[in-house]
Amino acid sequence: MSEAQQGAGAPVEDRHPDVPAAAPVEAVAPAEQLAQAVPAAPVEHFTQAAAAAPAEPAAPVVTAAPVGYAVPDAGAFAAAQAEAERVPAEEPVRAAHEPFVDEDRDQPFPVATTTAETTPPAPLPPLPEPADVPAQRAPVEAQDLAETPTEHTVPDRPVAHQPEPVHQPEPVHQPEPVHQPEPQPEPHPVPEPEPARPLDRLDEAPTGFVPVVLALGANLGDAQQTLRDAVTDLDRISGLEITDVSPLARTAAVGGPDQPDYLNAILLARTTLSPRALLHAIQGVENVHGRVRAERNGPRTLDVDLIVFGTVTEFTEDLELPHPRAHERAFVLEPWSQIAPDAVLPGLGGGPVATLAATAPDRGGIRWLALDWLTDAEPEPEAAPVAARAEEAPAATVEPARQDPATSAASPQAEAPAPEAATSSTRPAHPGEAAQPVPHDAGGHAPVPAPVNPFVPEQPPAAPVPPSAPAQQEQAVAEPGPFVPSFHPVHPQDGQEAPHAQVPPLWADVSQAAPAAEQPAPAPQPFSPAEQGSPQFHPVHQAPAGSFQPPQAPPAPHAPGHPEPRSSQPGAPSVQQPPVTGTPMTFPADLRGSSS
Ligand SMILES: Nc1ncnc2c1ncn2[C@@H]1O[C@H](COP(=O)(O)OP(=O)(O)OP(=O)(O)O)[C@@H](O)[C@H]1O
Ligand SMILES: Nc1nc2c(c(=O)[nH]1)N=C(CO)CN2
Repeated sequence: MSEAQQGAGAPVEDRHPDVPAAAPVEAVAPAEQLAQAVPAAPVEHFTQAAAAAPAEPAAPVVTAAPVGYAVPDAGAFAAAQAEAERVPAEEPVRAAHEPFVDEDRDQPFPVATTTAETTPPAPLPPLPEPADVPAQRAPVEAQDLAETPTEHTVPDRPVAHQPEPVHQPEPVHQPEPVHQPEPQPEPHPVPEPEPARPLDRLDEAPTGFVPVVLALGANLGDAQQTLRDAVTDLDRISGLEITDVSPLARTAAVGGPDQPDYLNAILLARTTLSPRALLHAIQGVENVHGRVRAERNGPRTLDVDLIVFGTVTEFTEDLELPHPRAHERAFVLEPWSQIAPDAVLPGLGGGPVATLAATAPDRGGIRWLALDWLTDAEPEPEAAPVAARAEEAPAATVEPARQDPATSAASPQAEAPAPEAATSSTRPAHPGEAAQPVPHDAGGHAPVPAPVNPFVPEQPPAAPVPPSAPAQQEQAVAEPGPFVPSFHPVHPQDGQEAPHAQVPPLWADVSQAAPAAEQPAPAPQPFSPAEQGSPQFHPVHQAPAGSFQPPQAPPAPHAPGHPEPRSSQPGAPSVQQPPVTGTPMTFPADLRGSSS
């Protein structure tokens, strides 16, 4: 016990008889603490502090002028004031007091007599050092205080209880008047800032444009519209320019909980951002579209993954390049190979994208691709849907797209409900527009007739696609002509004329498509949302006029789960297709020069 604490047991004669011995003792703080907590101040200051205390004053104390706040009415206050004035200002009240080191025990001192506080006062919060208090502020505040009743000197009246200000130091010993600051609220715990992460290679911005591949996915809300908007938003990122957009794939969800099918697409782009800056930028776009990171592989309004950044291979806590699961995801590889048939995924597990797509476990879950999904016109209610049929499901290398077993065989439209179709059969095509009944195709989207494809303005008629007998479909799938894209419609509606080979419909089954590597490298056409108002993808899958050769021979049997043979078809140039080797990753060469 410190000396001050020992001294707290003041002589009884120094106390008012009503004051229990323990109360003031407990209320007394060590002198050193008081000296620090309560800077030197004249009594007037402390009476102000006492008046601000929440305790109820005891009736006898009300006569003390300093507690005019507590006087119930004007008459009582006047009486109290008169009483106070009767007492010589210099005459101190006698009270218990913990002597300071430089005081005598019986030394008189002025006190503020205010309340009948019986509960121990709350401990004073730590205060700034007196040196921190601007000295020039004291007179101003003292003047303020002088305008209050607290300027009255303390009367010599019996004190029922010793309030906290009793223990304030005497001004004579600490003549510098410093106002006591208001008690500070309990400080809230401030979360520790994350330690600065050391910069690494992924923070380095390239000196020039670097080609990148982004993967988009969505299976909540109006997924197609979200993906459209995301393309626009991504292209608006300073330092990122989209150069190509893949067709849109409808894919069975891979991993995670039971959830709706996804719509997936791939963007080719180029950037001057560092890999990590790009990651943060695309995460910003995810957030704008309401992305909630609730669970791994869970459903989401929008997912944007950075698949490759040039040929960078790097593994860090927050960013891995290439994307660690890209090599096994057909929902990434297949759309990617559509627009970059010769692309090669670098790194461990990498290889030619088309080959990886052909063997990816979820390949069978890719069911539809839409060509002009960024620009397709408003669906026409009377438009005939481009149907998929249950029997056209892939030759099931692995798991097919999730189907409703009750309806899949009976109705193409019901085969694989689109995310939005699961909840509503009407949807506004654009935010703010009134919802219209929309006849969905199997992909959940109203079809757009082939001629609306804006990328095929003038094409000579092409050889018709074989009828839709299953055997012929199989043949067509296995043996596409040299320029038929892998998502070429091989399943025209019964009774409908097949679309031109060069004009794929909006949706087409790719589940049995041949590897896309047979396609010629696309003539790159820069994506330019600025001039189009809305982004478009490029018709990189359009065959040159007249180049389509219908299949003439049945396909060679091949083992399920393995890539179909490139071609056994006489005359098909695909037989000359070079073996799959680790050719460098290629990207469109005519990347835009102007920044978006
Ligand atoms: N190449 C990458 N692209 C995107 N995110 C990455 C990449 N590498 C690491 N990450 C990290 O992964 C974290 C989780 O990403 P996200 O929420 O998109 O995962 P997910 O979509 O559920 O699963 P998956 O990554 O398999 O697609 C991100 O916060 C990010 O830091
Ligand atoms: N079909 C499909 N499945 C997924 C996808 C996705 O985009 N498409 N994204 C996931 C997490 O990123 C998990 N599973």
